[in-house]
Amino acid sequence: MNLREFESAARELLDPVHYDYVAGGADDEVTVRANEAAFARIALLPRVLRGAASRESGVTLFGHRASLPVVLSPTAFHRLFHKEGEVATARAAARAGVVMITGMASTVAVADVVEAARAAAPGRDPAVWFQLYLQPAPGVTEALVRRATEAGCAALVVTVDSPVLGAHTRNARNGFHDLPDGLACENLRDLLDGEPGHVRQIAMSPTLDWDDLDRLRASTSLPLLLKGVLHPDDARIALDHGVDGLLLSNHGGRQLDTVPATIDLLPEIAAAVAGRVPLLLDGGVRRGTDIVKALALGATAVGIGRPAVWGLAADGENGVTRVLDILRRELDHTLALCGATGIADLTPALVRNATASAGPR
Ligand SMILES: Cc1cc2nc3c(=O)[nH]c(=O)nc-3n(C[C@H](O)[C@H](O)[C@H](O)COP(=O)(O)O)c2cc1C
Ligand SMILES: CCCCC(=O)C(=O)O
Repeated sequence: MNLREFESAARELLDPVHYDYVAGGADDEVTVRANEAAFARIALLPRVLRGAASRESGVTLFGHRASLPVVLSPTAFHRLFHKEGEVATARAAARAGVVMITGMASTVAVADVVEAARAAAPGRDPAVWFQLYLQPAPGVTEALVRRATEAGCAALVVTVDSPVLGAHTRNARNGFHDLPDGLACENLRDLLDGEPGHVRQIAMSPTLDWDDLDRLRASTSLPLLLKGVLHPDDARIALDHGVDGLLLSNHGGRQLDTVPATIDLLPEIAAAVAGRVPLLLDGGVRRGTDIVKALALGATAVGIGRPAVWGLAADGENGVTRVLDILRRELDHTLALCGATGIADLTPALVRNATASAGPR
């Protein structure tokens, strides 16, 4: 019936340790809860008698026409949740006409993820973006970017909220630190030097700075998005460094705990971005009403993290498809109830009780 029910379905099927890995977050999980709670606190104020017979919910992202203003945010280790892993997720996203951001920490190599998307939607040119963590050795980042580019990824998403990994209480208690035998981060296999078959560790590094980003910017012509910028000053700095988009994210409450809900930060960030680049948001999006609130407050599109994983765990490709179908139906229904002809009609005038005043769209 709705996205929340997929969590219960997935929980029945998953190893409790893996369920906790997905559901959990950092420290007291204050931000995990805040993301969803903040959406619930924002009210929608609909218009009436607007005569909207059909509603347009497609969005163009870096020249690619997506059928929905929803992307799959990057989540690690899909083969932990379903045997087909990222291949199943990629098929579902491609068939739905939705952008998948595939992770550096995928358990299927990026070339195989893109290939699965293309094979599932022939002639549709599905968009797969590649998420990465800048590596302290520039050569490693370069090699990864080359791999993603050659695979056919259409954009790069650099996650910048992880100078160190967040402290996940549940993982520590459960002793979950490594992938089980047989699963690995395939994008890191045979990358640069080392024994054949060697899988390099993903490094989180607190030494990275804007110079590292500049080096990446100069090395690629792919659209570059930053994921995890929370301060409006950093949003402005990011634009000065030539990024092509921002994904406003607190990593689903999995990095620094007690940071604000992303939807509460959106008006300030939208004001800082001032429509110069696409602004995406993730964290706590579970309903069509959440999508409408985010777009009304200045987001170009939203991302979902956990819901796609719950769909994958519940029923593989079909589960992810169902999750996206439900969001599509709920978004259309919400637009109708709001008196909107499409997402272009969504403005701050549609919401009440949002924190700051919204910036221009
Ligand atoms: C199981 C799991 C793994 C994740 N792995 C990554 C990752 O490898 N890289 C990354 O940038 N974000 C990662 N994230 C964060 C998501 O991209 C996204 O920001 C977050 O899940 C959005 O919140 P939501 O789960 O409430 O939709 C992960 C999230 C989860 C739940
Ligand atoms: C190197 C794996 C990172 C996974 C991650 O980002 C998360 O679980 O939130």
